[in-house]
Amino acid sequence: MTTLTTAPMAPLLDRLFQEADAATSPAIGVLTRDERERLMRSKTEYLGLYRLMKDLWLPVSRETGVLLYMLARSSAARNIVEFGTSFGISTLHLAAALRDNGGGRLITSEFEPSKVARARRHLSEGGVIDLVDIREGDALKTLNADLPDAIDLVLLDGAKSLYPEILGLLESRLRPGALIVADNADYCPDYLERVRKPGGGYLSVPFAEDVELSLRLG
Ligand SMILES: C[S@@+](CC[C@H](N)C(=O)[O-])C[C@H]1O[C@@H](n2cnc3c(N)ncnc32)[C@H](O)[C@@H]1O
Repeated sequence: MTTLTTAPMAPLLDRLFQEADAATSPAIGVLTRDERERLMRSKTEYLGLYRLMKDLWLPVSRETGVLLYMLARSSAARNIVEFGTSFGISTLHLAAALRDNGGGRLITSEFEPSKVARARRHLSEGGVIDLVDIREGDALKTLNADLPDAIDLVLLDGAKSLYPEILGLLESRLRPGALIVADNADYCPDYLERVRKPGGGYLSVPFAEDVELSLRLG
């Protein structure tokens, strides 16, 4: 029996993944594919891009969700930081793992107020809101203070171009052996260069289809 695979979490996640699949955003249709690709890589225009996508859920895949739960369980994580909450699908997986690890704290960050409100509702429905600190605002600011002394696991899933900067905010708090999961990191070559650099303090491999999995060395 796990929190992830039993009620209320399991039926809730089924419902939310279905809602995520059905969501549409006419606003994003105004962008050409090339323009969207360019904005995904921009370090300055991410606010406008994500505002256009505010009705899209953009969740991790079901497989990545389960992977997050497994990594958090197997590392006995108690302190987790997430960049990019959206409607809370990845947050629910991570919080379920914290519950099954005996408790802990998940700090997550989202700058779109309507998404924060929905995520809060979903976390309440899943019975894990007590484990989660949702920080509303730009993660460059909200993840710059009041962090745990030793972070066990990080999910990077906000604006891809900011992955190096967000890692920089968290790095001194990563415990040796901490795991960093970066979704769609291919959009950020400088992040991949940093975590893959020999002698750079990480072991890092591309994992599954769209994840870079890195281990903080001691
Ligand atoms: C790919 S979605 C996250 C999906 C979520 N992890 C899940 O699996 O359901 C990225 C989210 O990050 C938010 N975001 C992007 N850049 C951000 C920033 N600098 N600070 C806070 N939130 C940000 C966006 O508004 C968007 O909701």
